[in-house]
Amino acid sequence: MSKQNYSVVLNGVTKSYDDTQVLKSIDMELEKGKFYTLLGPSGCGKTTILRIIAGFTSASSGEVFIEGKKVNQIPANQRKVNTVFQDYALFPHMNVYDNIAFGLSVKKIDKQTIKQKVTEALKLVRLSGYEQRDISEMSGGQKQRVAIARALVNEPDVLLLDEPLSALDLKLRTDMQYELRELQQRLGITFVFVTHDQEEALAMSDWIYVLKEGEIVQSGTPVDIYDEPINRYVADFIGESNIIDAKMIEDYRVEFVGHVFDCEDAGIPSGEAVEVVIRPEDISLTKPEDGQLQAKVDTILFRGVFNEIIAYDEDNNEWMIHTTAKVEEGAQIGLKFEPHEIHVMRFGESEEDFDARLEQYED
Ligand SMILES: Nc1ncnc2c1ncn2[C@@H]1O[C@H](COP(=O)(O)OP(=O)(O)OP(=O)(O)O)[C@@H](O)[C@H]1O
Repeated sequence: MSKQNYSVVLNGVTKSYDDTQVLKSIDMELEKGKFYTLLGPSGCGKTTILRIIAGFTSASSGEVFIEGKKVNQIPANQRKVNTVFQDYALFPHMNVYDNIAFGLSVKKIDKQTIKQKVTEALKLVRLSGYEQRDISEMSGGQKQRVAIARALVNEPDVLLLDEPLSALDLKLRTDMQYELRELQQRLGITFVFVTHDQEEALAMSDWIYVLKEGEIVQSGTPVDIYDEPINRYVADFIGESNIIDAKMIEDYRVEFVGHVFDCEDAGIPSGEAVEVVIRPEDISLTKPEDGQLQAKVDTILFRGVFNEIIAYDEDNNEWMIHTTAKVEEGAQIGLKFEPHEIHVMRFGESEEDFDARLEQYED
């Protein structure tokens, strides 16, 4: 695809503050109308990437394209990009209408057009009728929606959202996840969403970039990243996992805890030390004698739809298991794994090599 067909392209973008490099050659190609998430722990550079796209700060090197046009030299107010901030950044002394109208009034757009656009934006975020309310009289979720309306009123090509849900309580956050996703699909504009919350990223995104210390570690659909994490960092960050040291025995066979297991074909030579990832929900419990591994239940946590069991195998490895089966603390159990649930990872593999290996494996 040529750059024209992308909403945002970053080409080898770096950023340094004094001697510290906070972004190391970031490449991204964001298609129009999709929901992208930048996911990673605090300080990994997510916000810096948003600020570079918005034009609030410039890249130290590399190119930034928006809607096919190079924008490195274009100021923030001339980019068709708007940002929704974590703290909403609303004007507390203005009512809802004036907050949303502010940007348009500055641009000296006529009052009638402003009214029409504000009305439309309020309708989009389901706040029609709230025009005259003071910001101080709005709840957290409502303020969030005002902030989104204020961004949408400018009809941006790209909406950047910097941890917009983190100030909300859990229930409201889940509701807003649905709302945002639905809004994005209805509007068909490109969303770039920043979060350190992996559940949020999995639930909302078409495509996720996992970042670590200023670099993209892995990118892919939520399912790809959940099912095929490239390394321990991604596996740990996305969902709960059991990660066990292992050794490739031959194609389709891997050894861990002193036993040999059938596994997916990983395209990794025999004898190589690897790690296997097994998700807690992919382990079946059996009687000890029927299991491929034996373990002893240590603790059980009731999690609503399932029980979370922590058990220790014969080598004292800890296993987390999500199950609806009933077991007792202290009980001996068997663990069973389907070959395709045993995901093999190589140490220190680059994303390119990982992709090539998977491609070969999928053929
Ligand atoms: N103006 C600045 N001057 C110096 N260092 C900065 C500046 N802005 C950001 N940094 C540093 O750049 C790194 C990346 O920051 P950034 O805010 O992009 O991370 P983040 O992933 O968004 O984290 P958070 O979720 O905590 O906001 C951090 O180490 C931060 O301290």
